[in-house]
Amino acid sequence: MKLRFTKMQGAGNDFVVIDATQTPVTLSHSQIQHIANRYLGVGCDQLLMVEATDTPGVDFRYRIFNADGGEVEQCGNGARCFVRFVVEKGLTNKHEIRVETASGLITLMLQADGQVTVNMGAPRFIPAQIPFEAAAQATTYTLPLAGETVTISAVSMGNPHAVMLVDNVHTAEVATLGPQIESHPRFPQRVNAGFMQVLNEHEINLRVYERGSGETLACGTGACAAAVSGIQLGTLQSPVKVHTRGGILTIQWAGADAPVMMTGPAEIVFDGEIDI
Ligand SMILES: N[C@H](CCC[C@H](N)C(=O)O)C(=O)O
Repeated sequence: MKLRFTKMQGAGNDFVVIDATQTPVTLSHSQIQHIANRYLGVGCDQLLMVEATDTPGVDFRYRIFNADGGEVEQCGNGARCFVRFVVEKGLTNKHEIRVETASGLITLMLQADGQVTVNMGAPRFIPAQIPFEAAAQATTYTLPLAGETVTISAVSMGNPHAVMLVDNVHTAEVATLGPQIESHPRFPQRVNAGFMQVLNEHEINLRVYERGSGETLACGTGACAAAVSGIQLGTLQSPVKVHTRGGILTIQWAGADAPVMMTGPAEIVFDGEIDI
């Protein structure tokens, strides 16, 4: 079957976007893995499926699949690319869009300067809502790994995140600790592992070993998770500028049940077609 797609990236987190608004598209785990494969397929961190919806007041539905083929609840950089996609492809003339995701409704706004702001909803810290197995809710938890015990914060942005403070992201053991945290048994649905270096109360460096995709150049929900964790710990204040390997994201959060607002870039790279 020939599948048309649009390759996109947001702060270096890259996506294959499928327009399934006219005709539903169903892809198997292995088909998604093939498309995401950087040697045998197109190559991407996640595949985004854009679908129509008849939910009143909602413009689209958008589904997210990691490179390992698993469907997940939320993707921040993907949400920004989704907006750029539906506007550039003429699927809407709105610049403020309501969209259904597996973790609920989010609102996205295409700014005049081309950046996109996403209302990511409120963070969730209750362990059962992450989900994370813990005796009680806390701002930090100790997590025994193979060779050492690390201290993490745990938060959901619709998808699960563990955030660890490091002195220097460039020397952080992302490749060894990332997979151990990702598949730690206390995270029953696995977890995205963030490594955060605080530069000052309004700036961090961040690397994320993503659930189902490995380290990416940027992780939007990871940037939200790191910023809100730092604000909860009292080391950060909103707004937080998040320096990732692929670009800069700005996170705003007023605390408590306030929504997390994320602003950043979203670009179309090329259109293509793949035989799957
Ligand atoms: N790997 C994530 C999904 C993609 C999130 C990331 N690409 C973002 O921009 O938020 C997960 O399994 O929850």
